[in-house]
Amino acid sequence: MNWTDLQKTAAAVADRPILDLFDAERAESFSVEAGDLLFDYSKTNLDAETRQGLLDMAEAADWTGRRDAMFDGAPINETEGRAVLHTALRNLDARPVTVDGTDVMPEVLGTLGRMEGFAQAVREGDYTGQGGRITDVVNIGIGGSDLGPAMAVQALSPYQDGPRCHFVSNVDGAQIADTLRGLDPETTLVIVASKTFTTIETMTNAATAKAWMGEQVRDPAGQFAALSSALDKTNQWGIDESRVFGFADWVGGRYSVWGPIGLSLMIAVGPEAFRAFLSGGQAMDTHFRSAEPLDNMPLMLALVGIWHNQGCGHATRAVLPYEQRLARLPAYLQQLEMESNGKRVAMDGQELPVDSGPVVWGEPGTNGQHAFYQLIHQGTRVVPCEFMVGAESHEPDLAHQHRLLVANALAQAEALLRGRSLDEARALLEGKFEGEELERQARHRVFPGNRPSTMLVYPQLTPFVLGQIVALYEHRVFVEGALLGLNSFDQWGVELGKELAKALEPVLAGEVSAEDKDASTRRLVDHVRARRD
Ligand SMILES: O=P(O)(O)OC[C@H]1O[C@](O)(CO)[C@@H](O)[C@@H]1O
Repeated sequence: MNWTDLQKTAAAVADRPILDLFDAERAESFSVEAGDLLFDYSKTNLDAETRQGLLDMAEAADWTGRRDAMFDGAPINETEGRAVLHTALRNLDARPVTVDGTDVMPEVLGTLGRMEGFAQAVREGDYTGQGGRITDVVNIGIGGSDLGPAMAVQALSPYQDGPRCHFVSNVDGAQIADTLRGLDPETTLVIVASKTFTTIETMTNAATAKAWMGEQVRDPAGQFAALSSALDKTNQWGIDESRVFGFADWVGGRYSVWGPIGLSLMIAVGPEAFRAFLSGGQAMDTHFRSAEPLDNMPLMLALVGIWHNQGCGHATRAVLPYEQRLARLPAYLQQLEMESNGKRVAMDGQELPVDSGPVVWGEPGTNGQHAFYQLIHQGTRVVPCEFMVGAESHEPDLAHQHRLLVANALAQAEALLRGRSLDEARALLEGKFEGEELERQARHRVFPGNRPSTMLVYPQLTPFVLGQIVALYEHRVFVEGALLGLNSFDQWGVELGKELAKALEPVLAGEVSAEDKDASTRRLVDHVRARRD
């Protein structure tokens, strides 16, 4: 099968009722188990033949060869000439991983050990601020240096027994002002998280935090830690080497929560829970490397994604965790998926013959149900939904609420599948309306149904399970990128805006003329300046 065949197949079966595909086996044969996760994709319009076609496409794209090259440290990030080895950060067995002839594992595990030492010192009060024990940690970073730890700290809040963690990412001074207000600089640790240590948002916020701390603390740099691969720059910042945790350039920003960038998470939940998170990721790596294609969860998740986006033409994908603590997961996955696969040029420099990765968005259920599910059920566009839900919560006393939550997740998927026909809608309204009015009213209550969704079920949101889920999605992105022939590990598309913002700042300050700007930008600059000056 090629892209054209895939699209033709999708068009031919678009109106086929998914419900008709269910035979005695489908619920089982269109699902995959990995460890204690279950991924059910039976409520999609995929049949065995098309699935086989997709598997053939994946084989033709040499997904296994590319996967092995990644794990083996080959420079698969070709546009930046780098290996892609975030998996080494969770390689707790220390299986040798070589980059340019050197095993990177001793250094990776050495850094993990140093992080653990520091995290414990903070948690146990051996490392203190000027005012004593650290009560609050402020992680300053953006993109991958923020979303991973921010998402995971919230996800694992039942395990949090360390200091409170706060996350500042936006260059908008409102965020840092709101965060620092109410914190005691004498008992606050600031972590500056930036792979490059040049990102303007992070360095600006870090300077603001340092000034805030300097108003009260004699040695503000003494209450700073740095997470970066630019050790020369952290040095210039005056942060003592004992609180600097480095990582190599083969850890991409959006894949970096497993290493030093996860320090705030480790301080929050402790080294043991952090290791459990790593083990979850490692378990998914082992599964990804060894499971047969049909049993391979990241592969099947990716193929369902390709089917919906490049095959059926559904441009967006909703991620709908029925787990309030995964509220930041959609944002995390937005970066992971859209920064990785939102590219129109393939590795060979040619334009893609099909669409790039989808727009990813979402909110936790049940909140989303009362906001945008209207469109998902009755809008004119089809939005494939990825539901996720835990069998168990962390609130045993509120088991009835959890049952309601799970019932809602399953009900939404069922509603999308079944819909409600005009006859059913009419029957509901009989006696209330009649004739023309009955017809009109009934039409508003029709649900077309036949809308695809998948369900990921996990036992409980533990550190291990979270690690599995995050690694599952990383590998899904990898496989989708491999099929599209993309480099999923660069992000040139973020550069132009950064350059222009740098040039516009002095224009807004009135130091440089706006004359070389387009008319719209010139007018907006004038408008803002007139209202500000
Ligand atoms: O960790 P850094 O170097 O500050 O970069 C932050 C983020 O900026 C990006 O480079 C995009 O601008 C992301 O890929 C990255 O996660």
